[in-house]
Amino acid sequence: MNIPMLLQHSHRRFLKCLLRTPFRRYHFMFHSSTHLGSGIPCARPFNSLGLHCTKWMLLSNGLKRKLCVQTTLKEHTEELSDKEQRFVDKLYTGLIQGHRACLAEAVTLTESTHKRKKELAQVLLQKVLVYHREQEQINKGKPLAFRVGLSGPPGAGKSTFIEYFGKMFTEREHKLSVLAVDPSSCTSGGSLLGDKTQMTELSRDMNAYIRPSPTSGTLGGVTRTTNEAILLCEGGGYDIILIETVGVGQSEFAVADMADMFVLLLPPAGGDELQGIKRGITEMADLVAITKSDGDLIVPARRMQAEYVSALKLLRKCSEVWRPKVIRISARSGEGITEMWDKMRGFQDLMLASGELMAKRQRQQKVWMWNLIQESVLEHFRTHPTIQEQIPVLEKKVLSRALSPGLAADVLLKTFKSGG
Ligand SMILES: Nc1nc2c(ncn2[C@@H]2O[C@H](COP(=O)(O)OP(=O)(O)OP(=O)(O)O)[C@@H](O)[C@H]2O)c(=O)[nH]1
Repeated sequence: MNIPMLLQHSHRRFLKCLLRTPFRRYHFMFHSSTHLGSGIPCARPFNSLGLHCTKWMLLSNGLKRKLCVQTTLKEHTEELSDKEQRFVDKLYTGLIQGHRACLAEAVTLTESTHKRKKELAQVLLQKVLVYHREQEQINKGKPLAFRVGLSGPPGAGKSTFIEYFGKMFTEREHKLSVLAVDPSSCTSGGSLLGDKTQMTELSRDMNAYIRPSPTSGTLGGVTRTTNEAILLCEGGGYDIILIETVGVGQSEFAVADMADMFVLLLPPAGGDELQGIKRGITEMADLVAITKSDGDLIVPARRMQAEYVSALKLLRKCSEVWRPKVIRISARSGEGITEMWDKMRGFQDLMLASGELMAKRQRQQKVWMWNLIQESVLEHFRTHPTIQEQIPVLEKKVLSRALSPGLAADVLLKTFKSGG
């Protein structure tokens, strides 16, 4: 049966027929109404995006959804030119072969604000995602990397700890990646996380990849690129990903949503230094490490450990298999750091065996998608020409109490929905 004839069939019959044909590699493009279940499908040969429908995809129950996902990328991305295809292939091959320069170039591509480059980045990510899935299957479902979120107030000793911890890993033949999410870069263009070049030894280590936060953009934007950088690093064979942030804003919540485990580093001093640490961030911690537990600081570190052990007991249980722990470490003497890693591995094993880790990752994927939608819809709304004109007028009316905020919002949304 040829393709035009197949087009006359309902989706299910169309797909069944297609499976019987020897030519199995098609790219499917549905009219947008197909998403609602009424469109007429048409098929094209496998295209340059490297996306194809395989047999199991066609047979699975989630058939329509999967096809639509493939379709969406196609609909939003023009055919790649030969040059673009070669570029994406080169990055992909270099990346999965573990070349750091290709990884760096790939991460830069995902950070680009250029429309076409953003599309190329999505094509590359899609390829990496397929690779990921295959590798995880080979790995019997075990994730390729352990994602650890790390936060703490400025001066807690994060960089010193990462340098020590990182060296310990690379000496054990692990590949470690450090990604930073700096909330200050989103507002002031400054940096709260300090200069990553202070991790002098680690930044020279060929088995470590350190990526500072992008220097501008919204937190949502930084979150997106960091999530994408995680995927790319994992594709590049990095088996431990540390995602670092400063615990003074919203960024630690964003980081907790990207990580398998969230670790909070606290210096052994209460009062002012910990003012910025919110209760919320402590609640998210799977492990609290009191830093600088050496010399004169051992006593306050012990006191602080006891305080946090009591405090964590009062918090609600987030996992069926893991209770948050409080430990003391010193990146100067090395005390407690191997034990810390043992605890982290213990966490990973328990969470994996119970299925909680994969469930958490699935939830995170969903959160990630919805955050992107939210951000993009809001951006679309704000940049709409009529809305842009109306916003200052309505804001003025709300401020002078001539209009209630609710009514002003309704007016704007109505204008937006009507297309302005
Ligand atoms: N005694 C002692 N001091 C430490 C230890 N770790 C870090 N420090 C000191 O604490 C200070 C802050 O350390 P950093 O590693 O820069 O802290 P940070 O959290 O990365 O700080 P930001 O980059 O500002 O976020 C430095 O003066 C370090 O020398 C430790 O284990 N013991």
